[in-house]
Amino acid sequence: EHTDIILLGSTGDLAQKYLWQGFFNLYEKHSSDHHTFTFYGCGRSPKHSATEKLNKILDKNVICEKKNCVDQKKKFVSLVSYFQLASEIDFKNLGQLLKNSRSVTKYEAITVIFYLSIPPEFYTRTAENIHKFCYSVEENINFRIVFEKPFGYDTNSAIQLQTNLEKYFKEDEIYRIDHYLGKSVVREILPFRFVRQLNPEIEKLLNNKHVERIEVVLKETVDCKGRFSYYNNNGVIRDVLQNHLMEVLLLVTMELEENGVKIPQQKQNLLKNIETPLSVLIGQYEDYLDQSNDEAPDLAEFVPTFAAALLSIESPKWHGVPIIFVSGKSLNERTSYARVIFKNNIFCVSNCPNMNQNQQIIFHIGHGGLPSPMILVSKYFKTVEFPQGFNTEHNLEIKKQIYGKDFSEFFSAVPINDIDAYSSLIQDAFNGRKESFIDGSHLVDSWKIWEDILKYSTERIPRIYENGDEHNVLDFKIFGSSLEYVKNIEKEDASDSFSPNSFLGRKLVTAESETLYKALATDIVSKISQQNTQKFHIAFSGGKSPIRLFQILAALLSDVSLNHVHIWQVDERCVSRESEDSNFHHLLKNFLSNGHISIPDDNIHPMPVSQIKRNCDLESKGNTIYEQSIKNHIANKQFDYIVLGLGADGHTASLFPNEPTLSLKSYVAMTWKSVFRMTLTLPVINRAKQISVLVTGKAKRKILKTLEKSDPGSGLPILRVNPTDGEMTWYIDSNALSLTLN
Ligand SMILES: O=C1O[C@H](COP(=O)(O)O)[C@@H](O)[C@H](O)[C@H]1O
Repeated sequence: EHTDIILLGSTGDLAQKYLWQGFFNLYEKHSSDHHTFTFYGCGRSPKHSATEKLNKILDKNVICEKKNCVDQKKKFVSLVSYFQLASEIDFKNLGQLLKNSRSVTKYEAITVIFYLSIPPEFYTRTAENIHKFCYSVEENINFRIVFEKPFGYDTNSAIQLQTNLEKYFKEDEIYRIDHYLGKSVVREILPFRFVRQLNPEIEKLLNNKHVERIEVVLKETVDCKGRFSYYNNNGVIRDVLQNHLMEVLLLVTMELEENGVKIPQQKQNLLKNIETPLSVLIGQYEDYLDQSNDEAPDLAEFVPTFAAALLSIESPKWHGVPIIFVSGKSLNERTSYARVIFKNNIFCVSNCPNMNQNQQIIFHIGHGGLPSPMILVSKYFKTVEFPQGFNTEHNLEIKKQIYGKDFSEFFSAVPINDIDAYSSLIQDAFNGRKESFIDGSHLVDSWKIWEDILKYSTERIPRIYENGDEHNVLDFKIFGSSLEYVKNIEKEDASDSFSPNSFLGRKLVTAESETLYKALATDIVSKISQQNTQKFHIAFSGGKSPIRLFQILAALLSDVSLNHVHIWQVDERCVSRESEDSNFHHLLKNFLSNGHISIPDDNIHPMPVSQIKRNCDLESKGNTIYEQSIKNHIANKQFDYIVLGLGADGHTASLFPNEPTLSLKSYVAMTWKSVFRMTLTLPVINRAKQISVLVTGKAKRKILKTLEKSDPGSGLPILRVNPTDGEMTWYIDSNALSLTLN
């Protein structure tokens, strides 16, 4: 028998840290006269330089753990060669090479494992090339393709990826890695539950009659350095909650294989019963924006590096049991575990050593100050049986309290061989043990659970926490079906810190973002009602900041008569209305299309950017049309209210620093910044009765500082906003402002 292992991304981070060691462990365990191996390290770099790098990795990072394995390592290294895979021709040559080597020796069975440790955007194209040039349907060949998460970015992209892969490979050839499924304790959750003939008491208690709550936690001390381009697009919910924590939860709560229903099916049944989280809290460690080096600051300020979610399983067995997921970077400790906390409703009258103590089962996956992964069970249970690979005679002495108790109050067992997750999964891929991998059929269901939350988190500014969360601002409580932070930062800010009431000589309103949005919305609503039935013309800016404002306005103005209100736009990108980049799209989605908002259609004035021939076709003179519309509808060309934003470069509306649009006399202009845009100009903005500038998030702190030091002639557009007769108010949230004042 023979195995070819082809690793794509062979000099990358993961390969260096875990994969080559895993392949060596596999080789050590299985190589013999009857089983041979060849390893190809592949990558886009040319052979010469990459071979040198690869050799260094093998030399330094592949560790000989057993005695006398030096010779084994030498043999292993001699079986590894580098192969450049940068073009279709390279894949063709690799296919040919694999074929030729098979024709030299006749093997009874051949296993071909392609391991893709490459960015997910290359999955489909690579899969296509592998299938085209390196795939073989010969009977004695077992083909496997191994992928790393992320498997998609949301439900649609997961479906798309799945559809693409299915074009080339059968489901039983695809091995999707979630490395948490390779962790020694996670691998033993099901075996631990399977020994239920031996632990009948425990398995009987795993339901809503007895369980108070379940927690699945992965806390880290590391931050996101070196990973911003990945992290900015993902955040902790996609990175950890959707996959690692969910997989662990499934193992703890799924039905066991029974009456012929196999594990993957049981998992899928359970997934279908897991609801969208009832509540989610998000946070971001304070250095995130600085570290991300201003890479896409508008996006970065919305990225959660901490999340806590409250989930529920709507099955007869689990209904009503709160399930809490917690994960975050830059926290005070590194630990991961799943624990089941049992209800304690026994009133003990005499001799009560366990009074008020909840019993627990803890799957301690790693770190957290314990010397080893382990399974812990409260001694309330008379006896506990642990799975075969676990050792109860470990003689570990742990003096401090763990999980709120003395170590001696638990039965505990540690894995006999604590093998690294990747090594275990590489062995499983080799052995065709598919149950250690993510099943294609349940991927889509697990993404669906997070769909609404992912949308929610793109519109909320996360709570900022210090590295290590020294002041416990992330502590939260379960309050019915919601999670709430224990500390109210806003109150603290008010009492602890200087709270100014003006900025650049204009009125300033400042608060935590949610309160700030409410304050601005309330001001708008009060101005609308003051106007009585007289026409009220309001223009809104685009971008992400106003989205939450729109939602609050929709709630406050629901079922209120708004026949006198006219809605205008401050600026718009030349894209279609369906695009997420369209400002009108967000205005419509979050405010106007709410069934309880009754503004007549004729009062809604979207900027005419979608013209017949193409968006913002210059011949169609959309800007002139809009200007004319303003002149026709608005007495004295004076808006009653304009909501502006502030860009990290000092732009406001779509007026950018030092651009000719700043000195235009017309009211509406076309301009270009990554795309064509239409914008109101300073002459009309400065005529408004009220201008409110909304500034939220830490990403704006630098520009706020700059504004304090600059003079109006500096070419920064926001400094040219200066209403002639009207009022101007700054609405700046505490994230942006507190840092400005420090
Ligand atoms: O997949 C991931 O997991 C790691 C945490 O894994 P662990 O084995 O160190 O517990 C996490 O740091 C990373 O962001 C995520 O992509």
